[in-house]
Amino acid sequence: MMKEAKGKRIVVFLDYDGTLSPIVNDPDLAFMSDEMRGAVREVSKYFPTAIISGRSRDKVKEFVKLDNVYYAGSHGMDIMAPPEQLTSDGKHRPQALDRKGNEGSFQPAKKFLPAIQEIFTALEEHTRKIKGARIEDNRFCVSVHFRQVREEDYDILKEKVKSVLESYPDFRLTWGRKVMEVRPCIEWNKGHALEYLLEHLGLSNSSDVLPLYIGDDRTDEDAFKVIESRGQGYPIVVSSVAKDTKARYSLKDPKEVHMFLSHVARWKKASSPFNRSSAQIVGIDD
Ligand SMILES: O=P(O)(O)OC[C@H]1O[C@H](O[C@H]2O[C@H](CO)[C@@H](O)[C@H](O)[C@H]2O)[C@H](O)[C@@H](O)[C@@H]1O
Repeated sequence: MMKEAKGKRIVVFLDYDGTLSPIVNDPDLAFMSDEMRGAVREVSKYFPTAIISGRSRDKVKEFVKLDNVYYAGSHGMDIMAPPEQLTSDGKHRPQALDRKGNEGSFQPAKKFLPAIQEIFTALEEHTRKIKGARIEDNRFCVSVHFRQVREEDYDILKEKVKSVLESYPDFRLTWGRKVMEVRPCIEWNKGHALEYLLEHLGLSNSSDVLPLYIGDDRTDEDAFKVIESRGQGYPIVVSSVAKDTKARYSLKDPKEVHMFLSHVARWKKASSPFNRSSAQIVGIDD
């Protein structure tokens, strides 16, 4: 991988849950370790880095706590650039992310916000009596967690969710890891977000760009597909078991993700001319 990447421009895309943080029962407690944060910080010093999550953008930023990365929340339906970006030629990249050049975040599903809030309230009401069910407001989508729901209650929960959605034909249901995700029927997913960010970085048409995407869930497959169709880059699935995936590489768990990111950052640091000794630069120790 490192051989192929030499001289190319790597852009790093990272999913959050199950990738940067281990899966836990309570979604509010899915913290990222300080070591993992340090590895992401290191990587982001050398490569443009984006976190693309199903969570709300604010929530994932609250967990990651880094200022110099892009955040794409709600499966890429809410994208925000870091406050200031320096391009490789030392110029400042504008923060604007929408196509009209306005500052702020890019939100292709904005018109669905009132309906999504109604859906959130309705789901809370209808599932209140199901022990262990948990509704999470992810801003442009809503998660219905069933990790802690008894097996015999699962079908009841699913029916309740479907019955709420009958009144909202503009929304669809997808499944993740013990979670149902309600999202607007727009053609926008993590793959589109990846393409959008490459475009924002001015790298979408460069033949020497290698997007690296690490994710563990079904929604990450859309991003893997985009990398595969570009014919360059590294789609990496996080899984301890063999699974049907478009990813070409795999890491077992967040611990391996941490090791991999640290390694990539160290490799880049070592190969950067500013980090080589003057003896190495003039070539006397070759
Ligand atoms: O795209 P992601 O960042 O992977 O978001 C997908 C969902 O992740 C979270 O749920 C998952 O992690 C929880 C904490 O470990 C776990 O309890 C849950 O069972 C998993 O599905 C998040 O809470 C959801 O809102 C996201 O949709």
